[in-house]
Amino acid sequence: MTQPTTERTETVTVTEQRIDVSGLRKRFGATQALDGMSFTVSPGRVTGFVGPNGAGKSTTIRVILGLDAPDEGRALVGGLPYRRLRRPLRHVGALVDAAALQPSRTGRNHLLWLARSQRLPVRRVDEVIELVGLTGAARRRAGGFSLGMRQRLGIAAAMLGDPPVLILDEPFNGMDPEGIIWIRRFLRSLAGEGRAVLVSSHLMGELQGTADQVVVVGRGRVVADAPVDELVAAESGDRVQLRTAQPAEAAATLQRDGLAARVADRNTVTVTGADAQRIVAVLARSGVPFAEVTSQRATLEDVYLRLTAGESEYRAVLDQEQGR
Ligand SMILES: Nc1ncnc2c1ncn2[C@@H]1O[C@H](COP(=O)(O)OP(=O)(O)OP(=O)(O)O)[C@@H](O)[C@H]1O
Repeated sequence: MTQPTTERTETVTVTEQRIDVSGLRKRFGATQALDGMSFTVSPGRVTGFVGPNGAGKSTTIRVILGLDAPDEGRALVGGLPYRRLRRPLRHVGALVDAAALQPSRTGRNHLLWLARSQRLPVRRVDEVIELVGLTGAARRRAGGFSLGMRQRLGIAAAMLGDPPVLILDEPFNGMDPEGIIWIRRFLRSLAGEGRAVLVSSHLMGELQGTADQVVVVGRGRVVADAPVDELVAAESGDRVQLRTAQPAEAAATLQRDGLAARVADRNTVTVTGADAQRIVAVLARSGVPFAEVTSQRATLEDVYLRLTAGESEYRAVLDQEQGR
C-alpha cells in the first residue's frame, strides 16, 4: 500500500525560530559594554559566542532575555522582544547562572516550581531530568549538587518548555570530561532537531567540535562572525611542513617550481600555498630526500587568539591615546 504523500515526518519536532541582535548599545557609567553588537543565531545550528573577559557576552545575553534594557538597538527572539513573549519558556530556554538555586529544594522540586509558575505540564519535569542524566540525583537537595550537576539542572530547566531557541552561558563550566562529551553531543542533537542554539564559552577546543558558526566579540561589538570551518581553513592558509635532512636543497627545489618554501630549522621546511600532494610530486621528481610531509591545520584557538590579540592591542593603543 502506498503512503499518503501528506504524511508528516516525525523528525521535525520544533518550529524554526532565530535570534536577531541588531545595533545594541549599552553603557554602564563610564563603560561602553555594548557598542553596536549585531548578529543572528540561526535555527539548526550551534552558534558559539566567544570573546575576552568584559567583551560584552553576558550583557548581550541579558538583553536578549529582557534582563537588561539596551540604550539603543534591539534583540528579538522569533521576531519579538523577550518581554512580549507570552510564555517565554516555550520560546527560549536559558542557562545563565547555574548557581541561582534555592539550596534546600530538591532538584526535582526546583523544576516542578518552575514548571508550575510557567503553566508547563508536570510530566515534562521527569522527561527533562532524564534528558540531562540527573535521574539518580533529582530527589536530593540542590544545595549539595556539584557545579557540573547544577549545570545539568540548569539545562533541564532551560528545556522545560521544549523551546526552539536555547541560550547557554558557559555550559562547560565545572563539567568533568564525561560531562563535556555529554554536553557536546547534547548541543549537536538540539541543533539536529532544528533548534537555534547560542553557546558562550572560553573553551575554543570544545566549540571547534560543537559549533557550526562562531561569533567572536571584543569591546562590545562583533570582531568575526563566520562558519567555524571557514575560519579554521582561512587561518590554516594551506601551510605544509616538510621534514628533511637537506632543507636548503628541498627549499631551493620547491622555489624553482614556484612554491613559497622557506627553511624553518635544520630539518624542517615550511611551504605555503600548495597542498602536500604537489610538494611530494616536486621532491620525488628532483630526488631530494624527505621523511615526512604534514598539512598544518590551525585550530579555533589559533583563530581566536589572533582575532582577540588584535582587540587587546587596539585597547592598549586606545588607552594610551586617552592617557589611561
Ligand atoms: N551591571 C553592571 N554595572 C557596571 N558595569 C557592568 C555591569 N555589567 C557589565 N558591566 C561591564 O560591562 C562590560 C561587559 O561585561 P560583560 O559581563 O557583558 O562581558 P563578558 O564578555 O560577559 O565577560 P566575561 O567573559 O568576563 O563574563 C565589562 O566592562 C563589565 O565590567
